[in-house]
Amino acid sequence: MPLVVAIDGPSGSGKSSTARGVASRLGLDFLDTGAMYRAVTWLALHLGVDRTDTDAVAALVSGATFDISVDPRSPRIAINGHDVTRAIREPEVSAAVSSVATNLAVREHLVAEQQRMIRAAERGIVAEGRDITTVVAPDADVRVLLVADPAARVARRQAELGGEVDQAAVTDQVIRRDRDDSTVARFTEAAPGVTVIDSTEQSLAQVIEAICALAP
Ligand SMILES: Nc1ncnc2c1ncn2[C@@H]1O[C@H](COP(=O)(O)OP(=O)(O)O)[C@@H](O)[C@H]1O
Ligand SMILES: Nc1ccn([C@H]2C[C@H](O)[C@@H](COP(=O)(O)OP(=O)(O)O)O2)c(=O)n1
Repeated sequence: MPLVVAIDGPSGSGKSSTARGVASRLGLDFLDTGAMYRAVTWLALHLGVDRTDTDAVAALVSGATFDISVDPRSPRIAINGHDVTRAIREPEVSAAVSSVATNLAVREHLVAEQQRMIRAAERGIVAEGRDITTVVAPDADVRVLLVADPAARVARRQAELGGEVDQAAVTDQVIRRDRDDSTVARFTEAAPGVTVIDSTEQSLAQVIEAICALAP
């Protein structure tokens, strides 16, 4: 059976960079499930669909087609033919994504899509998000909850976005979003059998090493 590595954690804990590193090192595919929630949010904004209208957003996602590159060296995502790899990182999408991620019909649809992609990964896969260790792939060979202190997570996101971004906006993106997201996915404490790794005082290379060491 191909190896499946599941990584969950709050915003800025290092999931995407760590998961990409682990996938590259072990020769596995890489799936950023947050990018899928972001892509649906982008589409709703693009089409002017009210994100709080749960039925309208659910209809949008059930008719959507994704085209996702699972190569950890060049992850890309397109929805309905639009390449949104860059656009989904814009602040408008970050600010709105929780309203889409807390839509239970959207979650059901995307979880099924993610499970299909994991099953199709012949060389194995590293999948990261908020509910991978618990809902999407609870039987994964390696299950990790990646955490870091809130101050470190805000500082990392701020550094990533560049000097001139507003501290309050970044704090909202990280802390408020985690609070909203944690109403639908349990990623603040580890489920039984999940290894907790705290990246606050560890370099990216150290965290990648620690996760690779858990692989059978
Ligand atoms: N262990 C680490 N130490 C320092 N910075 C890190 C570490 N892991 C990730 N980063 C940096 O923190 C930022 C957020 O990481 P990212 O992987 O996007 O987190 P997440 O996917 O959990 O939101 C990125 O700029 C990344 O390079
Ligand atoms: N499996 C997942 C992945 C992401 N989400 C939600 C949580 C976030 O608000 C958005 C975007 O996730 P993403 O991992 O890109 O967010 P970060 O900015 O890296 O924290 O989607 C989720 O509910 N379930």
